[in-house]
This record gives sequence, structure tokens and C-alpha cells, in this order.
Amino acid sequence: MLPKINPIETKAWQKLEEMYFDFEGTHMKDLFAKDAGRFEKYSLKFEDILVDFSKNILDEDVKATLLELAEECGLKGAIESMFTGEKINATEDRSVLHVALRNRSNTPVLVDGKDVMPEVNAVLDQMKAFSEKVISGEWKGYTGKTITDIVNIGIGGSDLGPLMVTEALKPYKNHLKLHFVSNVDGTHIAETLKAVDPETTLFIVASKTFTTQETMTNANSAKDWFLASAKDISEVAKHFVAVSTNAEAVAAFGIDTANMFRFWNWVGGRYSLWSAIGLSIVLGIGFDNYVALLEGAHAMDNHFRESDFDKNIPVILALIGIWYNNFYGAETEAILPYDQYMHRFSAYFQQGNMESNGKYVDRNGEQVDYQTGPIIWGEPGTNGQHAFYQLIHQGTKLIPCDFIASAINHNQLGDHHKKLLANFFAQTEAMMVGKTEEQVTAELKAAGKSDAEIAALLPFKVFLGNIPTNSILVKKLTPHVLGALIAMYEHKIFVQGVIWNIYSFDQWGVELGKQLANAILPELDGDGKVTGHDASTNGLINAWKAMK
Ligand SMILES: O=P(O)(O)OC[C@H]1O[C@@](O)(CO)[C@@H](O)[C@@H]1O
Repeated sequence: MLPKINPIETKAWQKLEEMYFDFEGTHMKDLFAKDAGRFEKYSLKFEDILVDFSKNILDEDVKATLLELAEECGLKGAIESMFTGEKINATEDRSVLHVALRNRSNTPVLVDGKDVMPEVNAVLDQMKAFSEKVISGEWKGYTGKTITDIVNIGIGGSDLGPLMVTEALKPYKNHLKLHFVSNVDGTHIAETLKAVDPETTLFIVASKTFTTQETMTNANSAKDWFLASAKDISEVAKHFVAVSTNAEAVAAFGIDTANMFRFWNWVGGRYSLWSAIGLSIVLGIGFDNYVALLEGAHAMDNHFRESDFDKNIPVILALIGIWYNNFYGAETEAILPYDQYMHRFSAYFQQGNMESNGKYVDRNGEQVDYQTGPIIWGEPGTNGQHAFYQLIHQGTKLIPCDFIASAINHNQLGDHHKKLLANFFAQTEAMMVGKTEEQVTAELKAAGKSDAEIAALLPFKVFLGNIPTNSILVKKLTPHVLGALIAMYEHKIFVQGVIWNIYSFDQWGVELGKQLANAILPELDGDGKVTGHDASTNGLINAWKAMK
């Protein structure tokens, strides 16, 4: 089991509270001025990934105390509990073993005393064999044509991971066209079906539970659309496969369980791209590239499990996040990939982070009296610079930012990459150093402004700086590197959840909305007035009935 230590009762937390008051006025410029070796001291290298965390408002004492916090909260034991299959998802009585899905060393991983690796490998073999048939053209549709389009129907963890990965690894894509349908808004499936041909399209119905309203609605609409052409229900087997833990529901839907790719309840939805939920990834980039993704994540798993905390990248990133979230009052974190292929990376970790650590009850069942999970957001650079960087640079909110970039771009076009990187380097510099009154005055003088004009403009053009950033520089965005990056953030989330004394692997918070939607759905039939809700909900439903 995970420890149930209230972090604010630890000595380290109380020390950090004192340190914060001493430290609050510290500017990073002073920290760099005092220590010429700051970059080397506050950077870590993992394979082809450099993590520079020197542009943070911390020094050796703060870092050491944050590390003490990790120790006091029992992190080492918690890591072993996860990796050894203990049921740390206590409210659902489940293990948390996405690490087993990419356990390329094949060391046994026991769940209820049984090694899960044989069935993990069996599903990987099934994914390999199936994908090779589809990619090679051996798998034929009901009119004998080869498959050209793959439609993944899923939502949340059954959509975001495959979508993000296949976008990030587009340079590795084969001829198959991938489409992702998730929203129950009919537009999503309608617009997708306009673009595909029933004779050459394969649908993947991806759902851990196989009960999710959006996914089942979309899957049934897809099946109806398909049968309108194919007519014969027996043809469904050539164009529909399922990814789920629920064989019974798959069969009831009408998919042959021979076309089902299993995964297990010890795989959380938001941690499931490493499971058969990754089938669309395998179809899109090929099995070998998918294995490289698994290998990258496995390498990061080993780093996380084996490295001392002061050299442990996920631990360091997690502790830095806690420093701002719990002591500086930062409520959000921005993930800013300077890589257009990673345009869905931040969105992926909105679910990964916020569905894991968006909790207000601790592992003792008590309401917490400290902050837990941050709001995660972000867009690729350089676009974000033209959208929200004004607030980051001169707003009233502290927004710690992670900048990610590749040294080598997949598309070597003119000086594009150098300009992208110049912005990547410049933004973290600007956020750290800012611009002083003296610098602004000198600039305006040089531009010929009068003293009066300078006085009027000065306050608006000063940048206070001291905005903390982590810079993550990878050699090239390959499947291996992407796997390592995703696992790095997964383990950062795990570490923060352990320290915040919350359960990171259930998601009870998504149930109420579904429950109420299921109650409202039948009320939308007919024109009768609805009166069973609050005045606003009744008013809205009745207004809709009058409008439609
Ligand atoms: O894979 P499925 O069972 O269809 O769940 C989809 C998504 O729905 C949830 O909101 C849980 O209900 C996410 O946790 C999950 O990834």
C-alpha cells in the first residue's frame, strides 16, 4: 500500500514554508550571478535528452529540502509498490502497471501472484500479426479491396494517446490514413465518414469498459453507416475490431472476439497507449516503431526506478512543480513544445495530469488543506508567443513553463529550425532575466523619445522576469525519445500524487456528470415541460424545447 503521510506535517514541508519566506524575493538573475556553474549543477542528461532546470527559483538548500520531502513521504517505497504490482489504486482495488506493458526486459511482473508478461506479450504478438496483415494489404474488406483508412473510435485515454503519438511521429507514418473520432457530437463521426469509403475502412472501437456513451454511440453509427453499404452483418468482422477489457460487451456489440485485442484492469485509461489501445499507433507507424516507443518508455522507467532522487528527472521535475504549486501559489503549468508534430502533447497531459491529481480528498479519506494537481495547458511554440505569452511575461499569474525542443528537425528547410530554436532559447531567457527600467530607458532614449515620452511608456515596457522554466532539449523526436518523454511526465505525476497523499489512478470525478446526463437524456424526448431540476437546468432544457 502507499503511505498515508500528510505532507504538511513533514519536517521538510515545514522547513520549505520557512524557506519560502526567506526566498520569496529572490530573483534568478542573482542566483546565476552567484554561481557560474549553475547550468551544469541544475541540468540532468538522460540518453539523448537534456533537462535544464537551472532557470528555477531555487538553490541547493531548497533542492535538498524538496528531496527530503520526497524521502519523508515514502517515495522510494511507493515506487517499488507500483513496479511490483501492489494494488496502489486502492479505491478500485487494482494494481497500476502501465510499466509492465513496456517491460521490454520481460522480467516477471506479478498481479495476484501471476506473471502478467506472457499475456502482455501475447497481445503484442496479436497486434503485430494483425497490423502486418492490414499494412501489407493481405487483410481485405468485404469487396476484396485492401484497407486504406483506419478510424479509431474512442475518447479520453482511448483517443488522446494514440492521436498524440501518431501526430508526434508523423515522419514515421506509412500509407494508411488515420482518423480519430471521440466526441458524441454527431459532427465528429459525420465529418469523418464523409472522408472514408466503407469498402476500404477499418474501425477500431477502443474502450476499456466498452460502455462509454460517446464511444458506443459513435461505434453504432459507424456500424449502421457500414451496413448501409455492406448489408450483410457477417461483413462487420472484416471492418471492425475492438480494444477492451470487456469481452462480453464486445461480443454483445457484434464484434467477433477473435478481432478483439485485450487489455487489463491494471491499466489506467490515461496510461493505456502502451496497451492494445495503441493499435492505431501500430497500424500507423508499424510495429517496429511502436516497440521503439515502448523501449524509450522502458528506459525512462528504469531511470526512474533506479536513480537516486537528486539525479532522477521525474522526481526533480515533480518537486519543482510542488515548490511552485504549494509554496508560490502557482495554479497552472504550461507545457510548450517547440515542435509542431507535438501539437497534441499538452492536451494529452491535461488528462494524464488533471485526471490523476485533480483530487481534493487524501488517502485517509480526508479533505486536503493544501493544493493538489495543477491545471495543465499549452500550445506549440512559436504559436503560443502570439497568443498568450503576454500574460506569462507581464500578467499577474505565476506560470511555470516546460519548454521542449529537438536539436534536429525532421524537416530541414532553410533557416526555419534555427529560427524556431532561437525563439526556444530566447523565451526562457526573457522569462528569466526580464527587462529593467534602466534597459527600457536606454532603449527609448536611443529611439529618440523625450523624457516625458519615456516616463509615460516606462512602466508598460518593463519585464519583471523571474518566471521559472524547465528546458527539455532532445536530439531528435524519434519513437524512442517520445516514449521516454511521455514516461517522464507519467512518473512526475506519480511522484506528485504520492507526496500530496492522494490516489492518482482512479477518476471518480468523471462519474457525476455522466450520471446526470443519463437522467436528462430521456427528458429531452417530447415537448413536455421539465420541472425536476434546479430552476436554471429546467429553464435551459425548456428553452431548448421551445427553440428546436
Ligand atoms: O476507455 P473507456 O472505458 O471508454 O473510457 C474512456 C475515458 O473515460 C474516462 O473519463 C473514464 O470514464 C477516462 O478515464 C477514460 O480514459
